Amino acid sequence: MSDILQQLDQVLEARKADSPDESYVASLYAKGIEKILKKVGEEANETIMAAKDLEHSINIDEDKEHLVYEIADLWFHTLVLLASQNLTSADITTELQRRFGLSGHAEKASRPQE
Ligand SMILES: N=c1c2ncn([C@@H]3O[C@H](COP(=O)(O)OP(=O)(O)OP(=O)(O)O)[C@@H](O)[C@H]3O)c2ncn1[C@@H]1O[C@H](COP(=O)(O)O)[C@@H](O)[C@H]1O
Repeated sequence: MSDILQQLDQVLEARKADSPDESYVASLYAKGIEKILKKVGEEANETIMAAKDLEHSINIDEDKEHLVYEIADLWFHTLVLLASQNLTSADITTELQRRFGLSGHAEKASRPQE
């Protein structure tokens, strides 16, 4: 498991007791779930735009770096979302571990019908 994800989980939990004036994460918690969801949506959109830029890129290294940057923002804000719901990156890695080696088609067939 990635150390940095676990370290971030710990910082994000600790920020629940911190001041919004001193911490960006605490300011997101203070603004509430709607603000956190808005940030996740924005970062997802920015990821899509960066990926499209890379598709038509004339500067591949720079645009790859930009995509990595945007996905880091997206991962970070999804970690904040998880922490706000008292979940952690470990809940996600456990789920990915459960799916590991299972074909996507088989996994989808095993999902409860919506
Ligand atoms: N990894 C990150 C991280 N990635 C992105 N960001 C912030 O996410 C924001 C995204 O930028 P935007 O321009 O979309 O957002 P914004 O304009 O600041 O906010 P709004 O206008 O939407 O309110 C920026 O403020 C970034 O600094 C992060 N902020 C914090 N962390 C980690 O979280 C830890 C705790 O942060 P604090 O709570 O601020 O101490 C830090 O030590 C880092 O390890």
